[in-house]
Amino acid sequence: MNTPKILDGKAVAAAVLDECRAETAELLAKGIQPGLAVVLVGADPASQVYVGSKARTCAELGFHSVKIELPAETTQEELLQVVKDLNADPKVHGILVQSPPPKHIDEEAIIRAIDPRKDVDGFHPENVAKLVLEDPTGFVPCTPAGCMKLLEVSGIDTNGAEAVVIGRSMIVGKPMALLLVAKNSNATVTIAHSRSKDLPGICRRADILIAAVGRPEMVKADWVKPGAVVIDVGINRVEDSSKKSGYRLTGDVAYSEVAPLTSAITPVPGGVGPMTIAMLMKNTLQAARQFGV
Ligand SMILES: Nc1nc(=O)c2c([nH]1)NC[C@@H]1CN(c3ccc(C(=O)N[C@@H](CCC(=O)O)C(=O)O)cc3)C=[N+]21
Repeated sequence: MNTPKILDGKAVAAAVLDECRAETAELLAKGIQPGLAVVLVGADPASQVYVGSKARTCAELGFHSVKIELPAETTQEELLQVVKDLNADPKVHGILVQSPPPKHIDEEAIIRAIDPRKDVDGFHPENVAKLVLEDPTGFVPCTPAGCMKLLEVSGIDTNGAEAVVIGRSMIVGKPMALLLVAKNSNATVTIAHSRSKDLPGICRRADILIAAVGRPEMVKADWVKPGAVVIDVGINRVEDSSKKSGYRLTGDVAYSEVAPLTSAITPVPGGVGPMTIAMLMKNTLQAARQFGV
């Protein structure tokens, strides 16, 4: 037992946003106002919270901010047209279509319709390729970028470390693994998932364990090597009648039993979530800068 270092995503995100503010001022002086458009289809309550917080952060930084909220019945063609209009809008440098869209929408086709130069989520195949190639002109998906930033500023050395990523999504797991194995990080990476044989045993090998499965409190104490660093990407709403909202947020890690074993761990909320938004702002600045040249 020891006292783990709590990786304070809220504080690190605030520092990243301070950097963004300075860079925004520089761009404004050159006559460029960074612009971000966020598109939400349907009224999922969690998505509404995230989209609201993205728009608020844009406003704080002095970005041009467009929030497009469309009804759940929006057709594929209508949504494609919205994306095309944003592609053509010179005031918009970044476009984000909130995931997941309603079931009748072909998300892959929507992502491919976004101009890759405006794809600040880093989901377009061109940006996925640039991530694999370690080409810095591409956009790195915000959540894994935020996890890497948190490790970096916390002084956690990934060089030669055993990293295990639980989850293989295109949004978090796969890009996370690519960032950890990249030449500026040099971790040894295992991508595990719900079908992995002996998942607890694989996780116990990890010096750095990244949980990105979306299952509340799945990672238990006996999955974690003493002294490991644990990054909890999960943001799950679970029913809690003692809360006014009727729910509480919990990660993919059983925090109270796991934290005492770790050398460092991210809380939920206040860990990876705020970092995601900060990195989105950074990506939007990158897009604005790359359009300005
Ligand atoms: N195209 C797309 N891009 C995304 O980046 C994207 C997405 N779709 N769909 C949903 C996920 C989720 N996501 C979060 C961002 C911030 C918090 C965040 O700030 N969370 C706070 C708590 C917020 C709360 O109270 O609910 C925290 O963890 O402290 C959470 C989740 C971005 N996502």
